[in-house]
Amino acid sequence: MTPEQLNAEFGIAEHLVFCDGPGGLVQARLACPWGAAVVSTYAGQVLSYVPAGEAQDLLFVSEQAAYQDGKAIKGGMPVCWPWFGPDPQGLGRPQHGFVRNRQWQVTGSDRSAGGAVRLVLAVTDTDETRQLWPSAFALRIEVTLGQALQVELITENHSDAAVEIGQALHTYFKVGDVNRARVVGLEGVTYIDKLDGGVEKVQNGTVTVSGPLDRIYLEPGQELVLEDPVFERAIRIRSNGSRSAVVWNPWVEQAAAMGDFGDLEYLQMLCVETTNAGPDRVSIAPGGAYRLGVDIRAERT
Ligand SMILES: O=P(O)(O)OC[C@H]1O[C@H](O)[C@H](O)[C@@H](O)[C@@H]1O
Repeated sequence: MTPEQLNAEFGIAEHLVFCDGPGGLVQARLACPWGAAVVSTYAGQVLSYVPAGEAQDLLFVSEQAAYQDGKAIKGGMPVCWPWFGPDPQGLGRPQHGFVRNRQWQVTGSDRSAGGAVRLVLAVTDTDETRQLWPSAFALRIEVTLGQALQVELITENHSDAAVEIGQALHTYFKVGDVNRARVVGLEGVTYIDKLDGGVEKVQNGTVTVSGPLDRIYLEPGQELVLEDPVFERAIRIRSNGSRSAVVWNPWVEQAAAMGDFGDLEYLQMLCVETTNAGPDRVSIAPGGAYRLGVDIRAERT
């Protein structure tokens, strides 16, 4: 649908407006008294969240990001689904599943009496998705902009067998200087170190970044805090439906190797992801549904 058609059907004056974004991909711009957000209808991906009074976006998007059908947009909050990371069956299917690089449909919008604005996007199975993954499904993302940004990813299993999925709200947070940022809430938590052959280690103290990092934390607390002394803020990340969290920074070499990421941009971002990753997988009964969610807010420090 064109932005004009979407505005006629789902737009909310001054609060939800659809427009053409980079690469001609349609974006939704949400605004409420507590902040503003941008959501790409392509990939069902939040690209920006700026709470009122914050000078800096909470989300990082690469200057080199591709906005092109079939490609993933590097930054914001990509949706990894129905698997996280490499193809779990080794069949050569794309990393992080197949919904972060396709168009989603707008299926709903509303504004609550309290003033929060909500946008709903969805993907359902087609002949093409069934080639990649045989199950019938409806996947929905609900983005609610209010006093915080709340994102929920809802999987409905429409097939007549149970399905097992992995997934992530793969959030790229923007930081003033990753060398000075730290993640609080993972102290003493066991993690799988993907950069050290997948061995399990225990987090000693808060998470700081001084080199490449790619870790799946198992059974983390519900709330993590990303402290950023440069931007003088703390980002509170509250997840639900998740029993793992991924922390990732590509650092120098991986940054240089990625075509859609600037060589020095690793200094300005840190991924703290709300996941069902590694051994944290979710089984959904026939006709059942599962919700994975995250709530993000910033505090001045
Ligand atoms: O480059 P992408 O396919 O978007 O993946 C980016 C990163 O996503 C996650 O954080 C994984 O744990 C990393 O292993 C991966 O490098």
